[in-house]
Amino acid sequence: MNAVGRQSGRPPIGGGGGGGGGASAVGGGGVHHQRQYSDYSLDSSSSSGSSKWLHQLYSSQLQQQQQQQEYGRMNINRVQNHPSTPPLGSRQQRDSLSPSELSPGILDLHSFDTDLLPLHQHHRLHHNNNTNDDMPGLASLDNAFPFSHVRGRSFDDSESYLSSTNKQTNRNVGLPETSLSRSFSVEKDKTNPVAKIKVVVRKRPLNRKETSKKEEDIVSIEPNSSCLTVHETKLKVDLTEYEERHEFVFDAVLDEDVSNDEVYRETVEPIVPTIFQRTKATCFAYGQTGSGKTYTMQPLPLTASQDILTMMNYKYRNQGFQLFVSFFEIYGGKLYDLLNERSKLCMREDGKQQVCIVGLQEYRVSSVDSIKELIERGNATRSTGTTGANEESSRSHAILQLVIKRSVDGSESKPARVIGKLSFIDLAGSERGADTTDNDKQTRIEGAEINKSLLALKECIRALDSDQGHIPFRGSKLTEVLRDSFVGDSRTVMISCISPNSGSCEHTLNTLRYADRVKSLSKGNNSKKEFSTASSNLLESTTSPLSSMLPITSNFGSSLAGTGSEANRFGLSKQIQIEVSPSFNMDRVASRRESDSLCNGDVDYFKNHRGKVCPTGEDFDSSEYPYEQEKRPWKPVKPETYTLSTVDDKMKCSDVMMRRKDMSSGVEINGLRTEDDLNVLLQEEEDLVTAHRMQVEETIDIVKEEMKILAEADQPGNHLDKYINKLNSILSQKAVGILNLQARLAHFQRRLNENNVLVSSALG
Ligand SMILES: Nc1ncnc2c1ncn2[C@@H]1O[C@H](COP(=O)(O)OP(=O)(O)OP(=O)(O)O)[C@@H](O)[C@H]1O
Repeated sequence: MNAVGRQSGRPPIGGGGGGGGGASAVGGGGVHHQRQYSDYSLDSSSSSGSSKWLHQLYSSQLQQQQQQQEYGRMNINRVQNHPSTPPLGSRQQRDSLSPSELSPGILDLHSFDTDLLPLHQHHRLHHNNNTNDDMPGLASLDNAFPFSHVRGRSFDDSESYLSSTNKQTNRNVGLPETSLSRSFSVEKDKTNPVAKIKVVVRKRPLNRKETSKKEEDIVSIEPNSSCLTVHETKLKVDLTEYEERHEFVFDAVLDEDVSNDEVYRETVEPIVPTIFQRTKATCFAYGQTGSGKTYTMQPLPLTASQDILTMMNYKYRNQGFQLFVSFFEIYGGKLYDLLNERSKLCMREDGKQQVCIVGLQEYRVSSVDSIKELIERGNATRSTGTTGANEESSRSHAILQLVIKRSVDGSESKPARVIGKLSFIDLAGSERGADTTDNDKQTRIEGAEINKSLLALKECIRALDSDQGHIPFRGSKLTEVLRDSFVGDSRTVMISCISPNSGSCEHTLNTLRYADRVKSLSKGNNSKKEFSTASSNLLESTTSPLSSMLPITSNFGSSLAGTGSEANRFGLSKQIQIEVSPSFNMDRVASRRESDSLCNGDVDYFKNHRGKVCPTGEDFDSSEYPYEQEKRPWKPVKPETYTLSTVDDKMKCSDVMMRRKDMSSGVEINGLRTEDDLNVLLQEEEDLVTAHRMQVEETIDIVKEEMKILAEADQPGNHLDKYINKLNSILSQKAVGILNLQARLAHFQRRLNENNVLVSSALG
């Protein structure tokens, strides 16, 4: 059904020879190519993602120039509505990306924080226009930086400060106020810092294909609210259609009319200043393939680097800050440098468990143009392929990092130390296992790998947010690489991208539940959100004892608020099943499982569990496993520790685990719910890989032994018969061993496949 095509590799942009190691590793000489397809009329005019994006950028520049002319002598460089690119006239000299400007080649992801630099001193900016040679329009920005640093205050609360600033100085009156300039002028409000985890949902418009198939837009967003409703059409056995409404509340919900600039302002802009304060910030997009992750993520780093450069050039002028860019992808569990012709990278952990990406090239940049060039180069080199849902799907996780460094004494001569980092991750599209059946083998393997890493990422976020001692960073390469972005003083923004068409309903709900899961465990959540998001997911618990959660399908339903009835295309009545949310000042509503606990007399439930822990102490997630697990009580399986020394031990270990899984078959998918189980699964995989490796080593030993005997036999005067007999007996013994090895290998392979299916299923 789906045209699953893996387009041929396109030579990496950027010149130079070598490289390509990564390409061969992914099979078939690499799968990277340009994006070539869009369902949108605007995009379809351009032939590639890069050019598409360039088109967006240049039109943004054009608009920006026009706005500049409009504003005339305005003293603000950046126009709020078009922050993607600075006005051409204000650009600095293009960076020359000579190798001499490269970093040593090893990104020490953990080097900072070990020896913190002293806080920078505030340098007052000059008032005189002429002193700001690079950006002449920014003379008045000195007024916008009344404080030495912005520690502890978010952009969100800049409004109030600005008014007082204006009162004091009367400088900005009458000028358009960019949120950036406002933010520069604020001191962090300790009571309202930038949220540690922020979850934003972005809905894309229906595309041409969906419109031509007359698909309905099933996602409605209340204007100026952070509420979103998914209208799911369901069919009863008697062909009566009814509608289930799933309501969600997130930190922000952005509809199809929201521009990329607005997305930036809502998501990344608030965290940009924090990276000057030794914070590691991460922004990632999550969602179904084709839901707009790349579309959303691609413009963000450029706009962010523009803001970073502005801060470096003005607020932190002459303080020795430097900006570095690196861009790599994780494909099939391996790392490739997107700015160095996809050369393969190694991840190493040092004695202090600090992760280093060996060979990753970092470019020091000082102009937006050079950053743009690097980003374009990296994007063009990314691995993409075609899935049923997206002609040009990102099949890798792409990670672009903007690293702020500073030389110890502010001088350029000494090596700079990392101060903060902003990582942008365009995650590969999440897929349901069921959707991958139409894909080719390679695409399915990619899908399983992608899903595994997404699950691991979620587990880490959950563990971090619930302050668990152990964070399962080793769950995947993705989480290993991102480890330092999550520990210590970190900020995470997750942008969940959703497709609005009815055909994507299940995906959309899965994405929203993933997002809800990430957010709902956040301690910073207010009760309104906790309640709303939690209750939103309870709709499928149709046996919920709360009347407000029951589907209203009776005849008198239409007289009740929130119900309706209309004819469907079969001429049968369509009933609408609505989830009516109780008032927000109530505590969150218990799921069926939780309410069972209430019925059982666990009166302290609400007090103790607040949506975090189920009565048995498990970390229960009704949203992700809405069906089966409600029927079967699930018992957590404790991970076992093994001391594996020999091949046999490893075999036994795997066998034990297999038996255990076999015995518990049927509940295994549910068993993936906790971190423990993820660990068991991952541990098993690790053991399988190790056992496999040992088998190979053993086979090599056999061959070596045979060679030795042959060499011995080849000596003059030796009785060849003796050696031939010896060789034969060894060979026949070893042949049995090899057959055994092969059988076990096949068994391992099956287990690995099963594991992948389990992980895919767990993701929905
Ligand atoms: N908000 C939006 N407005 C207009 N077009 C959009 C929007 N979001 C996505 N699109 C278009 O939808 C198509 C798919 O988007 P995109 O490639 O970003 O999806 P994706 O989630 O990155 O997919 P995958 O995970 O498969 O890489 C593209 O043609 C893109 O231009």
